[in-house]
Amino acid sequence: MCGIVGIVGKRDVNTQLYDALTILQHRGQDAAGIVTCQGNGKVAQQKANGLVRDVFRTRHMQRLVGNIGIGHVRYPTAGSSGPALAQPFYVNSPYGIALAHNGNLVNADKLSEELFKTDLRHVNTDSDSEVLLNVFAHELQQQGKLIPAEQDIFAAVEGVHKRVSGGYAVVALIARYGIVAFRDPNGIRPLVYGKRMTDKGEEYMVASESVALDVLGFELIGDVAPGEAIYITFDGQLHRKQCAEKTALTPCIFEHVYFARPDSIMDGVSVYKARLRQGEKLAEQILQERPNHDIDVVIPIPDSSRVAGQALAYKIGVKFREGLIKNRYIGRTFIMPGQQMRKKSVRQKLNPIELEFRGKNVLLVDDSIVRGTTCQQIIQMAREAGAAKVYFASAAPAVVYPNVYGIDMPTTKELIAHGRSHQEVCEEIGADWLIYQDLEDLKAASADGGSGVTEFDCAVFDGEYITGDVDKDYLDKLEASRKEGKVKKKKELRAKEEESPIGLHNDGEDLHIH
Ligand SMILES: O=P(O)(O)OC[C@H]1O[C@H](OP(=O)(O)OP(=O)(O)O)[C@H](O)[C@@H]1O
Ligand SMILES: NC(=O)CC[C@H](N)C(=O)O
Ligand SMILES: [Mg+2]
Repeated sequence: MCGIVGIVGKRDVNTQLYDALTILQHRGQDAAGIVTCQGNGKVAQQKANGLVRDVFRTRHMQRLVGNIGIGHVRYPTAGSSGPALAQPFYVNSPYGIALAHNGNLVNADKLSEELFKTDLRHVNTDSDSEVLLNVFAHELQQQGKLIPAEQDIFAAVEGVHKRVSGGYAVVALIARYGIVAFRDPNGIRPLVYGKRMTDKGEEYMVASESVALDVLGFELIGDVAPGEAIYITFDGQLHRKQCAEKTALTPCIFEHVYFARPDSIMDGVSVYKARLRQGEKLAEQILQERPNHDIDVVIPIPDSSRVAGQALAYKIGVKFREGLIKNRYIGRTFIMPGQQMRKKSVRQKLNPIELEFRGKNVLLVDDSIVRGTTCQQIIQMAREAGAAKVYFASAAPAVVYPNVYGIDMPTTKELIAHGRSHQEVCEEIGADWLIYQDLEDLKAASADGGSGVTEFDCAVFDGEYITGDVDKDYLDKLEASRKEGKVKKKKELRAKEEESPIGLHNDGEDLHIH
């Protein structure tokens, strides 16, 4: 779940893109990139590993000129996390296209082979996003137009939907012509768009989350529908078309649990309200399981569980205390690459206020338990701070299946709840009592707000993969390739720095790529 953004403006869009990426930073901390384009077709790019504030210097911003542009913050789900895989990716034919992608493709290997053998295209990295870019470029090339019209762009997106399977929200810049954005036919990954009136005319923006539009003063028009594409020309004409034959709206429910900011609205669902309802439903379950519970205090694990924790505490009539204080300079742990870094960060990030724990029966609330990295350490901290009993509630059900649509959970082995009973997980994390949200309750928490969304991608909880092409065989292969990847990574780390892959269009200083 990376963050993507695209703006078609009436003046330089570089600082707007930068601001939008800082707002979407919670969706990816590994790399960031911006590509802009001027009316004469000149494209400029800056991308590198790091947070937005570290990747773009004044000297870069000054040279990222142009009225249209796209940006990306990356959380790796495919390929390595090196600088060559930072996005947007660029291909020079046809027209010059840069593309940024949130999601993960299920059939990237097959497509990669097809691109090489049939489409005669070279993909230089193991990024599925580079594959996606080349499929789109090929489909657009097939239209054979010197100046592409909206129907050519839409025909290319139709071609993409026919060939590609997985979760994908995409924004692409076509040099000289405009920006196209599209979403997979199941609407797994989020994408919204909006407009803003300026003294020079109307400007458009597409982004992963509505909060980016809010902060930049754009008015939300709505979500890009599953399978739909929108094309905004350089001079600001907006065109929309449904480009998939069969569509369904099944957004990833984990966005509501963890990924999205609570102040975002996705497919009409307020993430904040969904989290409040998650807390209330969890509270009902607690009251049902233990009507005479002895919880003295509810303490959330910051940041993502705060909203659910507060609603839960209110409903069970127990005080809510911020007993764990977060270091605001440490990022999100779950989306960091590598278990060692994740483990170390939990302690750096969170510190208990002893007074809130000493002698009390504490209910810790988190939005989810995935690898168990966070809860194991926090429960230990709570005990060291003198808690009498440590109970643990998760606002999501047990995560037991891998994710293949844009969350980096490719193997079951790393999931603490996989192959363990409820009681075994409780013992493994060291809690005195463990409560998981019921899946139907979680779905209801997202559906109850009246948005009309009733189906969700819940594969990590129920193992049902919406694209229909993910079976045991596929998951076994994925798991095996991940193991190979790890071995390769270790070897790579040992290798000299100059041997690690570098990007084709990324020399860092010369921003113009043609
Ligand atoms: O079981 P785990 O593998 O530890 O994963 C789950 C934890 O990771 C996330 O927190 P994170 O620190 O990433 O972000 P947050 O500050 O938004 O809560 C999530 O909110 C849980 O706390
Ligand atoms: N989290 C994402 O959306 C990742 C996008 C893409 N699969 C990558 O690894 O770069
Ligand atoms: Mg957390």
